[in-house]
Amino acid sequence: MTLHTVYAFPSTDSLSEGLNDYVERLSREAINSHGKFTVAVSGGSLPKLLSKNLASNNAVDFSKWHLFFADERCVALDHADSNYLEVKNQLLSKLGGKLPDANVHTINPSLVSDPEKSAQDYEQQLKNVFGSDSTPAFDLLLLGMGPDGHTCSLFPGHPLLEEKKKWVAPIFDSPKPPKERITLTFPVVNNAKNVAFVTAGEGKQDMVKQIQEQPELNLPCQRVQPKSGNACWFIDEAAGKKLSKVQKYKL
Ligand SMILES: O=C1O[C@H](COP(=O)(O)O)[C@@H](O)[C@H](O)[C@H]1O
Repeated sequence: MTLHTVYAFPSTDSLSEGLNDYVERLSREAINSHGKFTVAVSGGSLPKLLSKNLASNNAVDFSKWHLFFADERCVALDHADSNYLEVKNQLLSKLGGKLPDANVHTINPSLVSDPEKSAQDYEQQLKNVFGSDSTPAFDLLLLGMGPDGHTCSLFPGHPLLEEKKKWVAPIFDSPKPPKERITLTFPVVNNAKNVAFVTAGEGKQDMVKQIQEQPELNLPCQRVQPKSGNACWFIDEAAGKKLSKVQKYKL
């Protein structure tokens, strides 16, 4: 297992500032090289940390973004559990329409009662943007980390960790509610050009330490090993308190 670089920040505000700089740079590089920026984001605590500085960053050309969800709960888009709703409330609603609705790739709301079909439909949405010939290579995945070491909706010990063919898979028995979800799978996650985990707070410090210092656990976050991309962590001081080795992010 290759160890991920960990950038630790003294506060959640400075974490958001560093993350803003990182996303701005990757967005600019991707748009310069191939005209668009493909990014998938997690739900949970991440959208708030992301939006703090990014929402008002006029140097980012959101009109060229294609925004996907790293995982989604099978609920209506206006349901309190929806990852989309959190991203909408924290980020999209603050962009004044700069990111076109057509480029925000939500799950199909008419399929939420059928996770299997919902996952197939979402995989087709990926094909529409990336083409169907080869595994999508996202410019950036912004991922959260659950206190059990899960990421996306890929949970420790779950058979979905071994999925090799599907790009998007349904899950019917998520240990964290709601049970029914869809998620990007490891073939897609590990084909990304860049992956950044974003996590903060004391509640995450034990798991952050285990992930960095006990590779033998083979937890979902540790299995994120992009084949030819980079993986790093943006954490605050509280989440990194038990780590012996962190790096300073240079703005
Ligand atoms: O259920 C989920 O949890 C994870 C972690 O969330 P957090 O609130 O502990 O940051 C999140 O990354 C994922 O997208 C979400 O569906």
